[in-house]
Amino acid sequence: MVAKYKKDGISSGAVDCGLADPAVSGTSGSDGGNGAAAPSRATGLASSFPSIAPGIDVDSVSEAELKENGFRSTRRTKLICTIGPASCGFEQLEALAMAGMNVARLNMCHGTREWHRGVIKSVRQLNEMKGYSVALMIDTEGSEIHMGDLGGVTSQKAEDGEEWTFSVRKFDGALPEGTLQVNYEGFAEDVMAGDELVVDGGMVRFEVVDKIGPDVKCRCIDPGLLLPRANVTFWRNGRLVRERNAMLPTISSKDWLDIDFGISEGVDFIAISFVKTADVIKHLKSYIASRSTNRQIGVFAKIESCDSLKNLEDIIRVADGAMVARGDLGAQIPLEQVPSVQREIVTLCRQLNKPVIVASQLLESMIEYPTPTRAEVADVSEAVRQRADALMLSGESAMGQFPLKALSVLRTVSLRIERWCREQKRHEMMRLRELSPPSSDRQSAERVSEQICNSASHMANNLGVDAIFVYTRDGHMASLLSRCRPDCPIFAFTDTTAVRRRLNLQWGLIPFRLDLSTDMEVNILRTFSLLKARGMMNSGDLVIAVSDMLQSIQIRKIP
Ligand SMILES: Nc1ncnc2c1ncn2[C@@H]1O[C@H](COP(=O)(O)OP(=O)(O)O)[C@@H](O)[C@H]1O
Ligand SMILES: C=C(OP(=O)(O)O)C(=O)O
Ligand SMILES: [K+]
Ligand SMILES: [Mg+2]
Repeated sequence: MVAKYKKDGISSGAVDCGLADPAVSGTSGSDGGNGAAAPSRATGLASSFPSIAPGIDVDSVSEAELKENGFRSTRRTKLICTIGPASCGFEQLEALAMAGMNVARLNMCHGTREWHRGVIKSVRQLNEMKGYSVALMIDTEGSEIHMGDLGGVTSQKAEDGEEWTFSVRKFDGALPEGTLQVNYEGFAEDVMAGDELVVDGGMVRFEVVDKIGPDVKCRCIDPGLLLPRANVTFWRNGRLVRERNAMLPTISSKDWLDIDFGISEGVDFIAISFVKTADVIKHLKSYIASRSTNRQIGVFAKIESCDSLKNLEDIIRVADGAMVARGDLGAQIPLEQVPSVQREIVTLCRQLNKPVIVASQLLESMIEYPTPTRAEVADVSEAVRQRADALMLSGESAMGQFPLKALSVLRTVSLRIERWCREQKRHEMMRLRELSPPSSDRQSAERVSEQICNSASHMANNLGVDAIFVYTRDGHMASLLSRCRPDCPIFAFTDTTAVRRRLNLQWGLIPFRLDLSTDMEVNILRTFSLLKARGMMNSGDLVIAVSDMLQSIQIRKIP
């Protein structure tokens, strides 16, 4: 395994924390059962995962982290990797899971459904065999304007002053020299000479010189790398032109087919591109509910357009989470506004108790280079300091040269900044508004749970306890605790693997699957003895335990 990290340019010494030798860790393996099955070793994977005491499902990475470094060392910020040609092999996925990937994202803009199905199968297999709970997210294409496939090449350079043709014509095979395809039929009608075309949020810029039938002649005014299916916006007199765009549906017919695919494949999250209003999220949620009765799929609203900013609070209230999709967002609002908008979205999501992902260009230079820029590290640090739930890699892990190394940078920077914030008490103390409406019944389970979690977190910080344990069937109580961002990690015990995977995207939660008893005392004693037996906690550790089955707060010392 170490050799694998070396291949990607990471010596094991560079990992300051948490990545232990898998040979010392175990897993109970079974995904969905009661954890009694031994992991299968039928494939050609590292044969280094002995089955330890059954009864509890935990992944080998969390287990190793806890064994080596104790509670304080666990990473609170979750990490998402977009999977693409650079990361879709089984061994590559395994290495990413080992290196801390919490969620695998599939961007439906790219690749065939067959390809996506293969990745989903591999991630499932890894979870089953190794006890991971890597969640799966699909991300819709959306119907904004984008370029075509570049006729099979992976990228093309546009140089300053070069002439390029944007065409809505369909070409079979290779494109004529200097030609780019656009997916939007009305493109040539809509643009005007003098307009500015912004590719991929500013990676490359062109000026429209002339229109000849379906072809739009442009001159490159800001050189850069063109990638397949890159997003295109056009600007006139310094303003985004979006009259036609605004008429396009948020969820296109292709998106609906992709959503059906996601539902039938049983993915955990669906992220919707270019959300404009809350209605589209409501509609999708009821569609999902009618199609998949036995399981929940979290719907994430991608905030990446002017419209989504106008309706931000309404959208976030109805969604299950949000993504600050800075790539397209930065193409729709002035770049200098992106940092403050990011912060506002992160804060709002926390207030409304919705997980939030910060995405795009976090480590963009690592697509090509093995080390990040200092500015990128500062950007990652800021997102961690804002205490976003998750950070996402896009091209870095999908098609870059150093997917594993990029993930390792996210991990080490997160760990370091989290520790620094705790030591220096540098985190923002946010006054959390009450989630339940003031009119609601004082004794409603909702309100009581919220108060229990607020108080438990407060106590945990004041007493300096080692961990909070939460026993939760649907995961809600765990997310209420996560919302408080306590200093110690939160161990979330739930009885279904699907809930466990879903919780894996939320800040500070270490999700376990365990058969829950209705008797809280039985659960507590069982988890204490199982975790102690596996060396994940020690006698004398101080824990606060809460549950949504019995509304109480207990302070317990591990016997
Ligand atoms: N499934 C895939 N197949 C091929 N290439 C992919 C895939 N997913 C992502 N990529 C590549 O990674 C790049 C970055 O991914 P992402 O940010 O998700 O997409 P986009 O750039 O289209 O917004 C893409 O432009 C594409 O080149
Ligand atoms: C994450 C984003 O969306 P996509 O990669 O699908 O364009 C973004 O625009 O930042
Ligand atoms: K997308
Ligand atoms: Mg986008």
